Amino acid sequence: MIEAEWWEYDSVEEMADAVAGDVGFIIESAIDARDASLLALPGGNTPGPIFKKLAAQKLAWKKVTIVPTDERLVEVSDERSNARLLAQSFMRAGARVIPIGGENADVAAAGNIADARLQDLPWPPDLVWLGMGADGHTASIFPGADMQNALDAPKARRAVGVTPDPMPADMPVPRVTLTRASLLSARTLIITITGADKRALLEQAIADGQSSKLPIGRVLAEAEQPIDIHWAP
Ligand SMILES: O=C1O[C@H](COP(=O)(O)O)[C@@H](O)[C@H](O)[C@H]1O
Repeated sequence: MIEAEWWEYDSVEEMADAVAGDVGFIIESAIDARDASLLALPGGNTPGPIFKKLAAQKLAWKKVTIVPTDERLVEVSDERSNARLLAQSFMRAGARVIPIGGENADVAAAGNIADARLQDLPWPPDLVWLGMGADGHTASIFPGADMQNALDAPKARRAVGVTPDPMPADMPVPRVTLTRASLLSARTLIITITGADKRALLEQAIADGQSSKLPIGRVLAEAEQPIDIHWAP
């Protein structure tokens, strides 16, 4: 049974203030407890304003390591790269950003490389922060043939390669993604979404649980930790 708490805001700005505050607290607590903090953060458009407010906080950023929850198989310098957004947002503050993608024609090999890079990090992440696309994908777990690979990967596996099917029209590139098991290994799990349509979709996916056809529903159905869902119109 998913234990989800919804946090509703009047505006994206208000959501950004609240989520940046929460994530800042998670980072500080992790550094107090373990002298380091590991975060897995999403790409897309929703987190941008939150990243700005978070990066402006005075934290021991040199002790913070950030990985993307997922990545497109493009160079890190490409504007479609999630690692690029993370680097632009947090490297000036002093955080270490570890890319998990890069241009690679072989999707399975790219998944192995991403997995190996994540295996080198002290696991689990203090935070996995998820977004959700309008089609119900989360991280880069998309509806389609590869969905089950990302959902069923063994616990020890941290990332896999995926070819979304159908490819999203705006960015038709293969990807790598953290597996369901690695996403759900997080000490804390949050979701940020905007808009009435995504809210209705997520509510339905949660209600459907294991029988959901949407990746977000299938991922959350196995979460053992409580999930904070932040929503703004
Ligand atoms: O493709 C992606 O999209 C999702 C959702 O992005 P949003 O712009 O609709 O918030 C994102 O969470 C994921 O990391 C990204 O690669």
